[in-house]
This record gives sequence, C-alpha cells and structure tokens, in this order.
Amino acid sequence: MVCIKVPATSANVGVGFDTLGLAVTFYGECEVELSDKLEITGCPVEFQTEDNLIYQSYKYVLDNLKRAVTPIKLQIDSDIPFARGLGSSAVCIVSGVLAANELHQLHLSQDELVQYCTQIEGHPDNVVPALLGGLSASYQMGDDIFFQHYPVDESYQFVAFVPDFTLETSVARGVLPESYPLKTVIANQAKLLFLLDALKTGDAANLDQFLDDGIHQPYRKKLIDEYDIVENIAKKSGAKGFYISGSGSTLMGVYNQSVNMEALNDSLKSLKHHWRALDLSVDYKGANVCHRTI
Ligand SMILES: Nc1ncnc2c1ncn2[C@@H]1O[C@H](COP(=O)(O)OP(=O)(O)OP(=O)(O)O)[C@@H](O)[C@H]1O
Ligand SMILES: N[C@@H](CCO)C(=O)O
Repeated sequence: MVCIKVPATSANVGVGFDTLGLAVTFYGECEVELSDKLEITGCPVEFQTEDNLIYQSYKYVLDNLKRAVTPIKLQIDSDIPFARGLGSSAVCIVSGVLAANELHQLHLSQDELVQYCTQIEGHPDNVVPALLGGLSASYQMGDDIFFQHYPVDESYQFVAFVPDFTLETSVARGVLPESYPLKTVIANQAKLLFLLDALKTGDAANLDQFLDDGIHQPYRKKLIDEYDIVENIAKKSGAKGFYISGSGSTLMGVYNQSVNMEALNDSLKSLKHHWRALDLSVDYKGANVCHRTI
C-alpha cells in the first residue's frame, strides 16, 4: 500500500497572480493500493465514482503511457475544503499522479511529474508547490513549464480565514477584465519583486503595500462577503499583510509574530459566514510518499 501526503497551497500571494504558489502546513492524505475493482472511501459520496479527481489523475498518467489502468482501492483522509482557494484540486491531482508513479513503478522524473500535474490542473501555480513544497513561481510557455523556488523567512506565519461558502475558480476568473491600464501592470510587476524580497528577508514594514494587487483582487473581493470585516479583524490581530488565497473564498493574513488563535476565532464568531482561522506555516517538504505493508 502507498500512503501519499500532499500540502494545501495558497496560489497568487497577492501580486503573483497565476504565478506564485505557497505550500502550507495543512494536508490531504490518502492510502492507495492495487485492487480488482475501484473502491473509494473517505470523501463525499458524489466523489466516490470513476470521476474522482485522484482516480482520474491516476488514470490520466496510465492512459498517456498506454499502460493498463488497474483498479485501485483508495482511502482519502483530507479536511482541506473544496473550492475555497486552498488548492484541494491540486492535492487530488498530485496524489493521483504519484499513485500511478508508485503503484506502477513508472520512475517519472520531477519534470515529468510537474508536466502531468499541470496538464491535468490546467495551470502550474498550485501543483508545483503541492509537489515540491515552499514558495514557488511557475509559468507555462508552450510545452515548457518553468518553476523556481523562493525563500520565505521563518518569522512569517500565515493565518487562513476560511468561510462557509465556496467560490468556483471559473466564477472568480469570469469577473476579471480582459485588459488593464499600463500603470496597473507596472505597479504589480514592481510590487512582485519587492514582495519576494520582503518574504525572503523578513522585513514586513511594507508587506501590506507589496501584497496589494491590482490585477485580480479588486474584482474578486466583491465576490467575498465580509471581506472588509475579516481584513479588519486580521489587521487588528497583528497581520502585516492580507490577500485572497488562490481564487478565494479563503483570505490569508500574513503575520510576523505569534497570534492568539483562540481570541482570533472568537472575534470571527459574530460574522455570518462561520469563518474559521487556521494557523499555518510554510511547508518545505511538498508531497510525501511512503510504502506500507499490510
Ligand atoms: N477529498 C476529495 N475527494 C475527491 N475530490 C476532491 C476532493 N477534494 C477536492 N476534490 C475535487 O477538487 C474540486 C475543487 O477544485 P477547485 O479547483 O474548484 O478548488 P480548489 O482547488 O479547492 O481551490 P483553488 O484552486 O482556488 O486553490 C472538487 O470539485 C473535486 O472535484
Ligand atoms: N491562479 C489561479 C488559482 C486558482 O486555482 C487563479 O487565481 O485563478
């Protein structure tokens, strides 16, 4: 049996729209073994079918390599909420691709794993950090996927504010304009460089400004009810920066001091959307695979 553990990811990180992704210490796990029929447990019934994204990703790799798609027994154990901007789909995709690699001894290289995961997800910004951990920039040019790691100072803590409502990525992309004023683009690219430096050095003095994106956040925040209230709560509790995680609905506070999580969760209780604050840090390991004999 193969056990696979994959971190949740927070894509975009403010000004790194469709480029940056951060692996965080919140995990989806699964146990998978070859079987004589497909059996899936541990996830909502609607995902216990052939359409399950872990199984579909497993099958994608095998189909691509013209290998027989042996059925699997899949036990999922994940609290990462769906369609909430924490990369739940990337966790499934990376798990399925790694399951194929391990159970069928494919010996895929790191680049091949990134290629398969990106082909299935459609973009690399969540799957790269989910596979490799840490903060990464990634970009697909034709068939080539470029990715690069960036350091994050250990003083930074990330608090995910997760509401009870979902926000589909397609809906969150649908509200974006087709073109932008030149000054907006220039501001974003300049801030991205300064953001990477602030994350590397731990200098949070201007973090809030460097995270302040003009490409997606102004349009998407309107889709996230109680955004301003949560931002105020985060800043009052010491957040030095704030951004929409992935395409939302989760919001992320960036701190450089310890946070009283109990008090923070208490201050969210009066809100309509049952927000939960999760205390996270950077995951540096990425996806992890182990073999277990039953
Ligand atoms: N435990 C699970 N079991 C089966 N399928 C899952 C599971 N978790 C997530 N999924 C799949 O992932 C889909 C959600 O992916 P989607 O890209 O909409 O959001 P996300 O990955 O959570 O957020 P984002 O991409 O913005 O970070 C679900 O509709 C489902 O198909
Ligand atoms: N970069 C993507 C992440 C969503 O998975 C977006 O913001 O639309």
